[in-house]
Amino acid sequence: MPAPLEDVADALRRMMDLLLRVDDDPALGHITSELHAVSDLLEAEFDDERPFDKMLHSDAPRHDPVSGVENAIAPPIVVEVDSDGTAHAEVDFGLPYQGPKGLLHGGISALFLDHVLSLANSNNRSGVDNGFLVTAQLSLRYHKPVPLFERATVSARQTSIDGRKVRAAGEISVGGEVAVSAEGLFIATRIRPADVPGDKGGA
Ligand SMILES: CCCCCCCCCCCCCCCC(=O)SCCNC(=O)CCNC(=O)[C@H](O)C(C)(C)COP(=O)(O)OP(=O)(O)OC[C@H]1O[C@@H](n2cnc3c(N)ncnc32)[C@H](O)[C@@H]1OP(=O)(O)O
Repeated sequence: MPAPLEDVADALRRMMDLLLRVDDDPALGHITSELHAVSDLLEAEFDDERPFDKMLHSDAPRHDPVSGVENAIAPPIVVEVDSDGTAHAEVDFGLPYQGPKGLLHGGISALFLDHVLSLANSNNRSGVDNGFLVTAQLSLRYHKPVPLFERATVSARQTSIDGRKVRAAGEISVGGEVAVSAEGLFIATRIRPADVPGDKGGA
């Protein structure tokens, strides 16, 4: 029986991490051939070059680069939403997310904040037009570097709703101190989920 996609993605994460630890080595030629052989097997399994549909029809975010359990780029984080609407997740960023030595890449901070702000909004949509909520503006302030291999908390909360415009704010904290803070403006698109055949809601 084939391994579930989650397990395969997990194996891939392990490999990506290890590849960032090894130096150039003649053995890597063999590893490259092996990896291509595995990819050849996978390639034989799909016939759709752009399988967006798979993402659109999923019940949970399984393919995005932050929470997506089937996406090896994602750690993945598990976002929980409290009764007061605060969305939060814990994460230990590893080597694939490194920018400056030993520190988190600033663009990765933006990605994770965008995602968690977005989820804080999509879990509180009362009064918002029924379009997809997409990021229109994201403003970040980098207060302190985020060290790799330390527990970081990404959290966000909705701050206002004004017709199609929804705002949220959040932060990445380490050891109880805010390292990166963000404010985002999200706008409900004119296209509604009901206009997209088979869509289950999305962001
Ligand atoms: C059931 C579970 C399923 C799960 C399922 C998988 C889920 C998966 C995981 C989640 C995933 C996360 C995802 C992260 C969030 C993205 O990453 S979203 C992707 C990144 N963002 C985008 O691609 C957005 C691109 N931009 C656009 O599409 C359009 O510009 C927008 C934002 C929809 C606005 O266009 P528009 O509708 O034509 O806007 P328009 O009517 O001109 O303006 C409306 C109002 O907004 C203002 N406005 C428009 N744009 C801007 C702007 N950029 N700045 C300021 N104001 C603006 C206008 O001034 C206007 O204001 P008012 O005059 O009403 O006061």
